[in-house]
Amino acid sequence: MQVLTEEALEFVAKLHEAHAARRDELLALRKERRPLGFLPETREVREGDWRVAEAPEALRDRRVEITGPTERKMTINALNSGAKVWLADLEDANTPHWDNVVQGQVNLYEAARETIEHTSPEGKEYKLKGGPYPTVVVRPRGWHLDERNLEFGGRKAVGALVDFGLHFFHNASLGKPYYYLPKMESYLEARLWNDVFTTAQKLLGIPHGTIRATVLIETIPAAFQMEEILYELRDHASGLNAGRWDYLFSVIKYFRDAGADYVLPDRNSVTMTAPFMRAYTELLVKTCHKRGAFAMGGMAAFIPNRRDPEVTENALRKVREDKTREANDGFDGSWVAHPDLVPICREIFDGVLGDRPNQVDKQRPDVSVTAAQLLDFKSAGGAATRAGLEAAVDVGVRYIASWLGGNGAAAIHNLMEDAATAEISRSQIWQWINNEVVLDDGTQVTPEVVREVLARVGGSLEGPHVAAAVELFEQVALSEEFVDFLTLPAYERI
Ligand SMILES: CC(=O)SCCNC(=O)CCNC(=O)[C@H](O)C(C)(C)COP(=O)(O)OP(=O)(O)OC[C@H]1O[C@@H](n2cnc3c(N)ncnc32)[C@H](O)[C@@H]1OP(=O)(O)O
Ligand SMILES: O=CC(=O)O
Ligand SMILES: [Mg+2]
Repeated sequence: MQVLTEEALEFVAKLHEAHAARRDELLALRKERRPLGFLPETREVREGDWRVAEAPEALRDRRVEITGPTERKMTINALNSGAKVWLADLEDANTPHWDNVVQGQVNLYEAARETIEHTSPEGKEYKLKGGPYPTVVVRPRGWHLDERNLEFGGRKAVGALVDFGLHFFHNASLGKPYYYLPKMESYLEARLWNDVFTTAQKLLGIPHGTIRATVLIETIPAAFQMEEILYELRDHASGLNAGRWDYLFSVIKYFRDAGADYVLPDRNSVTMTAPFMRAYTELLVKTCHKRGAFAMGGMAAFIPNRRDPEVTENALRKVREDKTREANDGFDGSWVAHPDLVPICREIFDGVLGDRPNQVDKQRPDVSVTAAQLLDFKSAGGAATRAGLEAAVDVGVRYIASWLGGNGAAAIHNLMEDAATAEISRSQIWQWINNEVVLDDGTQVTPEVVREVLARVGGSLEGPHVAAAVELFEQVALSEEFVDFLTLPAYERI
């Protein structure tokens, strides 16, 4: 199968011609880091009476969504997983090696036509085992990443437009062009996606509104613009998702140099029950249901291990807790990272939904979230500890090594790690250093302290990418100027 056909590239070129310049302007706006709050200029949107387009049949029941990269074997495993939706990930869980980008599109093409098969190097045969299969929802790269292997109009391609454009061009005629949109920071970025969708549908003669998009609310500025984001995309929107890991990263990034009140403690001590995280998820459910959109839960990072029952039992317990809270809060479904977690998520949402496909009718008039609650990071409690620092370095280096090797998602110490979780590890260290945080053992976090841990971690690991991962980690955790995304310098090395 050829995905880089002349016609497909011409289509992606047209998307660039119409929209790439605006993408550059919007990225530049991000740099301003304006004071956060609900926007006065969009009050009418928040107070207006409107709803998003009705969900198509294939997206009405999303009680369990499995996420994962578009690698061939995992594509088949995801389709066979019994989930209602597969989030086919070209983003947090994917290293955008050109091979992954192109082969991922081939796998998606064959997945859409239910023809995909695979034989592993060990000779194991993978086949689709008979439907119904999950609805495929593709997550293109965020606006920030370029795709240097293609050029349009004398400029590097925009990763998001390449991922979306190739997928849409090859698969839209099958009737289910559905997407997850990551890492947006404003309703203007949502407007740009809406414009891209409008152009794409026009170019291929596909009816306006055929595309459906679920937007990840995973940056702190976007938390103040949930209504506006849905409004911009209302002809194409089917929901919002609470992307907790990037959300935490964004909180750290936005307030990285704002002083002690904004410093987050160890990553693992900030849970979804921290009051500022509850404010965010409660507001998300309320907003979605008010507008007829789906509220989708996020990723509990605990991963089962088929060779270790104790690890599996712990993962199932943690995931049960997480999904139970989400289902009771009104979420319409949620994410799992592994096929063995599909049954538990389904069971919990079955218990709350009963015969209904979703609970979009559940309104939350009891919820009223203020800007102060969203920004009350002190409410997280918890401490910055020596163990937390060591874990952040260890996980960060291991993950970056995996990413450089082409695996954008990895199980590390029984947790799912991806670009979002690794961003927390390195940005947390940057924040601790720049706010002179003192750990529980009395050590102040300085570049020297971190370098000492980094040398120890690097020395204890083996593998072709460890040295580069150590260098990169140092760059993204210790540089004077904060690096916006670790994947930007990492991309230079692949
Ligand atoms: C913050 C966010 O954005 S979350 C969303 C992005 N992150 C992700 O999507 C991560 C998704 N999960 C994964 O990639 C994987 O589960 C990992 C890397 C965490 C662990 O993978 P592994 O180490 O292969 O796990 P494990 O060995 O237990 O896998 C058992 C089987 O399940 C398959 N499997 C595991 N996870 C998945 C998945 N998410 N999708 C499809 N198949 C999967 C494996 O391919 C393997 O198949 P096999 O028996 O045919 O060889
Ligand atoms: O993409 C999801 C997240 O939690 O980040
Ligand atoms: Mg994310």
